[in-house]
Amino acid sequence: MKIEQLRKALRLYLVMGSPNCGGADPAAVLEAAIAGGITMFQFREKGAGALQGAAKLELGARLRRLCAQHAIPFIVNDDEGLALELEADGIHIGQEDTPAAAVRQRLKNMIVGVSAHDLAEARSALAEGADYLGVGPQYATRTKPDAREVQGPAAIQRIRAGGIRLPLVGIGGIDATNASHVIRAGADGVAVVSAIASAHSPREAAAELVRNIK
Ligand SMILES: Cc1ncc(COP(=O)(O)OP(=O)(O)O)c(N)n1
Ligand SMILES: Cc1nc(C(=O)O)sc1CCOP(=O)(O)O
Ligand SMILES: [Mg+2]
Repeated sequence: MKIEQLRKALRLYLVMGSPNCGGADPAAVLEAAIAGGITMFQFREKGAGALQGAAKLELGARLRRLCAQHAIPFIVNDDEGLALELEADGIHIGQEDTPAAAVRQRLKNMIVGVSAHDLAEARSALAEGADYLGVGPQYATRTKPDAREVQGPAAIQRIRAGGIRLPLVGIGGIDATNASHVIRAGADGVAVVSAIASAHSPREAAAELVRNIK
């Protein structure tokens, strides 16, 4: 995928697994979110009650098919083996995961997203071959108990001021009330979990986010 295409795909990035859906069918949540306007999806099956083994693979395959039907890039969180098995478009890795350079080397044709919390980590990710950055947490989040301390949109401004032009999304505590601040700080898009996956209407929640980041 070309860099300008990736910037557009990152505009409204849904990150989600079954523990984030409040008992609803994750495929129904994803389908509604696609109808509402999400532009990229990450399968992140993590946290209390997360599926394992064959059940995880089966859910991943259902979500992967849905994304393919709607031309939505499908990214897998953390797990290279799963990304290959599901023929994902890409993988997202963090600072505590397999080093980005090794993943880049092995998954030459996939999109590689890397979490960065500051300019130094953004520079390293760029040097290691990242295609995009996820910068967070922008705001307080209950979705990721091991998230770092809140960095705020200022972290994005510092990364842009440091000359990093890689496609970049903000993540963590983002919803329709604050998404525009993240974009104004220099992000190409926002990545959200609960603002869509836990919403009463994931379709309307996604559509409202789209309106707020225009
Ligand atoms: C788009 C995006 N940005 C950041 C993250 C966080 O990745 P990581 O720090 O590896 O934490 P986990 O998601 O693995 O718990 C992400 N997943 N997506
Ligand atoms: C998956 C993830 N990564 C983060 C980071 O800071 O890197 S915060 C986070 C959870 C985001 O969930 P919500 O949109 O519900 O706040
Ligand atoms: Mg990770």
